[in-house]
Amino acid sequence: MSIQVENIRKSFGAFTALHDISLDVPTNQLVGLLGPSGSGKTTLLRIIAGLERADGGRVLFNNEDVTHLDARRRRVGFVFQQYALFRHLTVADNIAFGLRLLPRAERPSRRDIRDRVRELLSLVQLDNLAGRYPAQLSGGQKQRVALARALALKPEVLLLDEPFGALDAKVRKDLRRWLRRLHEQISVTSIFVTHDQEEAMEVSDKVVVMSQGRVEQMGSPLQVYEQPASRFVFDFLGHINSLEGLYDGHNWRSGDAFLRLDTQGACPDGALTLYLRPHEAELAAAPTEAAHLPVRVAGRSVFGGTVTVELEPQGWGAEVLEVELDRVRWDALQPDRQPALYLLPRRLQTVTCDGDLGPQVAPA
Ligand SMILES: Nc1ncnc2c1ncn2[C@@H]1O[C@H](COP(=O)(O)OP(=O)(O)OP(=O)(O)O)[C@@H](O)[C@H]1O
Repeated sequence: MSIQVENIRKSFGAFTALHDISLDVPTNQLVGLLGPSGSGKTTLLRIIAGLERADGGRVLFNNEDVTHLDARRRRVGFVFQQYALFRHLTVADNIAFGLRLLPRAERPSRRDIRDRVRELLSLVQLDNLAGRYPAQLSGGQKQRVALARALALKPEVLLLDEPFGALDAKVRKDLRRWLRRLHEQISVTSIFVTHDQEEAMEVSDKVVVMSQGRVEQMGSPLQVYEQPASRFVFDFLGHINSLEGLYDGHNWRSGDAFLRLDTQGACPDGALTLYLRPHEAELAAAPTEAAHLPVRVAGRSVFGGTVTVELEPQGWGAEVLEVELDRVRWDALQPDRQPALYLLPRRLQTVTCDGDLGPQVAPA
């Protein structure tokens, strides 16, 4: 089932929560709605579900207009952050609940319901817990029950609102991998809301980045990360170091530091900000002809094969910079024995004085 959202608008009193949102979700894709708190993700999801009315625009399922169709008749499965399981029902009865409520003509036989519940329990890997009550489950298990319950009526559209929001980091990580695999096993078109960049990037086929009720960019996780459409998208997807300086057409300078950059005429002379992602730099014992950025190590933390290093610029810049270095290369550099260290960016994103993104550049 494909989903099209066309020019959806929604206001709450004088406040516009959604400005003219359009997006296409192809059949069986898993799309992540990503954005900061208040950007309109939940409102959009609720409009797609039919739980909220839009002020304008249309929602189409398989090219059929469902804008005015009641939520129950849209046949969507819904999973919220809060599990909302029935406390007095066992896991199996929670999953069977929607099937048992169907009108007699549509309701499967008791045996078929039992088989369907068994099938769903196996899908969400909870075969052994059918007889437990929600209070006897962990948060991650409860959320898998909620998902099984949402899938019981074989929806073609699954909408998930921060489904792993209330869980701790490790469980979240396991569950999102599990959701990705599950999505490959079943035929369903899913939209899930998250404000967690890593989650959206890891799980989604496509990411929709939202800000202040608008879509900033829609694309594959790699596209939005590598080719951000706006400064907001660049800022929002992961940590950045911001280097402020002046550009003269050849060199970017800040105090004692410089970078030789060819912006191919795209950046005028004057103030030029450079964004540097933590993983797009090296540290060296000597500067190069194209990069002279003296730094001092102010802190470090080792996690697996990566060392995250805090660097204080020496004689330029004010802010502490954060870079992520390969641990083997870091050890080989023997940073504590070096009289001076230099940052060598591999790739930088230019931000022009009017705040737009310019070209990506490398010192050369
Ligand atoms: N029923 C309502 N009445 C008034 N304002 C509302 C209502 N629902 C949402 N809003 C406002 O609309 C904006 C978008 O809210 P929404 O819940 O869609 O954002 P969100 O991106 O899902 O945020 P979060 O990640 O915090 O859940 C917010 O400013 C919110 O305060």
